[in-house]
Amino acid sequence: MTWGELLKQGQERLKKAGIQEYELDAWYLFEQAFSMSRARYFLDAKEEAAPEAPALKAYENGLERRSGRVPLQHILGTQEFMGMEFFVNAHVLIPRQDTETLVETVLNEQKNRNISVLDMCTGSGCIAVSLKALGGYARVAAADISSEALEVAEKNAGTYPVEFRQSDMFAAFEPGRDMFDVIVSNPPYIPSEVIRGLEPEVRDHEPLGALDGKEDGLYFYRILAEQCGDFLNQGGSVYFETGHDQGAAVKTLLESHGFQDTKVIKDLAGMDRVVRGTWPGQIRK
Ligand SMILES: C[S@@+](CC[C@H](N)C(=O)[O-])C[C@H]1O[C@@H](n2cnc3c(N)ncnc32)[C@H](O)[C@@H]1O
Repeated sequence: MTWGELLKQGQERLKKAGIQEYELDAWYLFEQAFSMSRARYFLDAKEEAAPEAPALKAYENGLERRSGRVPLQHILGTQEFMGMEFFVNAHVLIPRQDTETLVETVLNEQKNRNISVLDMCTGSGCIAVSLKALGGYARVAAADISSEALEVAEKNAGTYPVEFRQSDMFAAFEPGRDMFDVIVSNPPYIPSEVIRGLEPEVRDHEPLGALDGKEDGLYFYRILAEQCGDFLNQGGSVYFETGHDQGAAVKTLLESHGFQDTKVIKDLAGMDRVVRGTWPGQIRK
């Protein structure tokens, strides 16, 4: 069998299992198992394949798991986000391209590097680490309720100095002592009812605690809108990722808690994706 046939065989197997992106997914498994660059593949596709036994086993294992709807990223162990590679496992949400809109919005609006930023609900740390790496902000902190997620986030931070803290929302933060110029968050926002209808890769393999926004999906935005003001310096800003139809509701929530300059920002597909607001520092409602 040639290298080309070996790849094709994997693609056919994933196609049969109903994997939509079967060609690409099989390629990534093939590339990782055989350490095969695209350039080498194009040269060697018609050559007789002579894989090492462990590499062949890894390829077959990967195909087996992907056929069982294990997310590709859990098999490969990584996901690219903002041009960087992030470790992922079953304890963290796989970073989504949608979330790049949140990071890009903060980078575009917050040009002063001398600020402090908190990423609440950090998961893999993808938002906090990319803001530190690309924004160069003086202080970046990040919190999550899950100690397993924080382990992944710390690994992802590598040598970037991000302060991680385990906290149920702001429970481990003290108003007046833990103050920030910017608070960002991509909280769980899927209404509980909707979760059971999601693709098996998400429903069965991503952490429920990273998805479940309770009854109407807005549970965590209510906490954020109510409490962020206690941890923001005067004139500070919040940036939240939202579901595609939650922009107006989250904007209203922020306004009802005294935030100003609120705005819904759409993603490249024209969907609600980010809501921003500014904390005036006035007396809380
Ligand atoms: C939608 S994921 C976002 C992960 C990451 N920030 C991203 O954008 O890919 C939400 C995260 O919120 C965390 N979380 C859930 N409930 C929480 C709570 N009560 N306090 C803090 N973090 C919480 C989950 O553990 C999960 O990591």
